[in-house]
Amino acid sequence: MDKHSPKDKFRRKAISVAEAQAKILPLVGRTEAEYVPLYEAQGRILAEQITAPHPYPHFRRSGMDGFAILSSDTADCSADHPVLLEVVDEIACGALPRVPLAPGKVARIMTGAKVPDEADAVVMFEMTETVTQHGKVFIRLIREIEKGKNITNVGLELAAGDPILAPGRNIGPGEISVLATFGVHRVPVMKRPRIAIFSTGSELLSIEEPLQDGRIRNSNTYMLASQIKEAGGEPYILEAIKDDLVTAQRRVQEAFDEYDMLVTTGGVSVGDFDIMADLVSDGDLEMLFNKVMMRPGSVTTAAVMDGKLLFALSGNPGACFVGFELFVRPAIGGMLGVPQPFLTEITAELGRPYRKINSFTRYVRGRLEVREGKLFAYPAELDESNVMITIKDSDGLIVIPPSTEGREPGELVTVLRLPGCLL
Ligand SMILES: Nc1nc2c(c(=O)[nH]1)N[C@H]1C(S)=C(S)[C@@H](COP(=O)(O)OP(=O)(O)OC[C@H]3O[C@@H](n4cnc5c(N)ncnc54)[C@H](O)[C@@H]3O)O[C@H]1N2
Ligand code: MOO
Repeated sequence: MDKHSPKDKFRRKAISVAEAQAKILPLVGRTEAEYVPLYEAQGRILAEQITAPHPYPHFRRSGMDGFAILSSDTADCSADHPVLLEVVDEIACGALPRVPLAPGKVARIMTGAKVPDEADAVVMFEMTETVTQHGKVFIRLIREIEKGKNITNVGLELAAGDPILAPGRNIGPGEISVLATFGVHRVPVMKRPRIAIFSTGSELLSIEEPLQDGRIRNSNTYMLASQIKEAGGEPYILEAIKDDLVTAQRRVQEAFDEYDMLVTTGGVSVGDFDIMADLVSDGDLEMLFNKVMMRPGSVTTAAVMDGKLLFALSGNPGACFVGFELFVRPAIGGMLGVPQPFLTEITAELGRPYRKINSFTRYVRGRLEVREGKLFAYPAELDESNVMITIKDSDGLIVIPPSTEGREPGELVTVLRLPGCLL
C-alpha cells in the first residue's frame, strides 16, 4: 500500500503528548514586531526589552501635603519646647521651589511636589499649628521629625538603565502603567499570528440556520476562534472543507499561502468521509503525528508545510478543545515568544472519585475550588470527548495518567490551569 492510500489512516502510531509537543515546538517560527499605540497594547506580547530611560521618580517628591523642613530645626523639640518655623514658600504639584530654605525656614508643599534641595523631611499639615506673628506665617511643631520623613528619593523604584519589562511579557494594567510612566507611547509588540480555521463535515449548519434533524450547528469553529484570540492569535474563519480530497488540498495550499497557521476540526478519524486523515499523508504536507496517547483527542493530528503548521483537531467538541489547549496554544505562544507557552501545571486534591480507566492519559475537564486554604479539583460528570456543555465550567484539565484502577478523593492530581481560571 503506498502512502497515498486512504487506508493509511487505520495504521497510526500513537505517541505521548510530550513527544507530540516536542515535535511541534522546533518548527514554530516567530512573528515580526509591530508598533501599536499604548492604549491598544493591552493583551499583546511585548517584542523588545524595555529599559528605564531615566530614574523613577526623577525628582525628590513629597509624599504628603505639609511643610518641607530641615529636620535639624526640630532637634530636641517637644510639647514643652515647641519650635516656630517661618513659612517662606509654597510649592504646588508640578511647580518648582522658588525660595532656598535656610535654618528656621520651611516651604508649604503639596503631595507629589518637588522637595526643595535644602529640605530633608516633610511634616504633614496635621502635625503643625499655624501661627501668624507681625504679618509673617509660622508653623509650630511640638515633635522631632526624623530625617527623610515623607520624602521619596530619586530612583526609589528604578534607576536609569534598569531593565523593566522583558520581551515575551503579556501586557496588562501594570505593564501599561510602567510604559506610560516612561513615555513609551508606541509599544513594540509581536504581530498576532494569522490563523485560518476550517471545519469539515456535511452535518454542520451555520449558526444562523434553523435546526434540522440529523444536523448540528458548527460550534467548534467559534470555540476555536475564541481560543485563538485568547492565545494571542488572529482567527480567520474560512468556508468549510468539503469531502473532495483534491479540492481540500487546493484550499489548504491556498490557506498556507495566506495565513501563518491552519487549524481544522473534524474529519480526522477513520470514517468514510474523514478527509483530513488522507490529506495530511498526501501531497506536500509532512505529517508530524496522527495519534496521541491522550483522551479526549487521541486522533489529534499535526503536519507541516514550508515551515507552517497545520493542526487537524477532532470534531468532537471536548477533544477539539483539549487538542487546541495542548498543542495549538503552545505553538501560538511560541510564535509570540512567550517564555512558557504551555498551560501551567498545578497540584490539587481530587474532590470526588474518578473511576474511569484508560490506557491513554486522560485530560479531564474539571472545576477548581479552594476550601480551608486547600485546592480541590472536581472532574466534570460529563467528560466524554463528544460532550460540549462542561467546557464552559472548566478551570483546568485534570491529568489522569493511564491506570487500571480509579482515583479516590484526596489523591493528589496534576491540573493544567486553563487561561480563564480565576484561581
Ligand atoms: N472506528 C473508529 N471510529 C472512531 C474512532 C476510531 O478510532 N475508530 N475515533 C473516535 C474518536 S476518539 C474521536 S475523537 C472521533 C473523531 O472524529 P473526527 O475528528 O473525525 O470528527 P468527525 O467524525 O468529523 O466528528 C465527530 C463528532 O463531532 C461533531 N463535529 C464535527 N465538527 C464539528 C463542529 N465544527 N462543531 C461541532 N461539532 C462538530 C460531529 O458532528 C460528530 O458528532 O472519532 C471517533 N470515531
Ligand atoms: O480522539 Mo477521541 O480520544 O474520543 O477524542
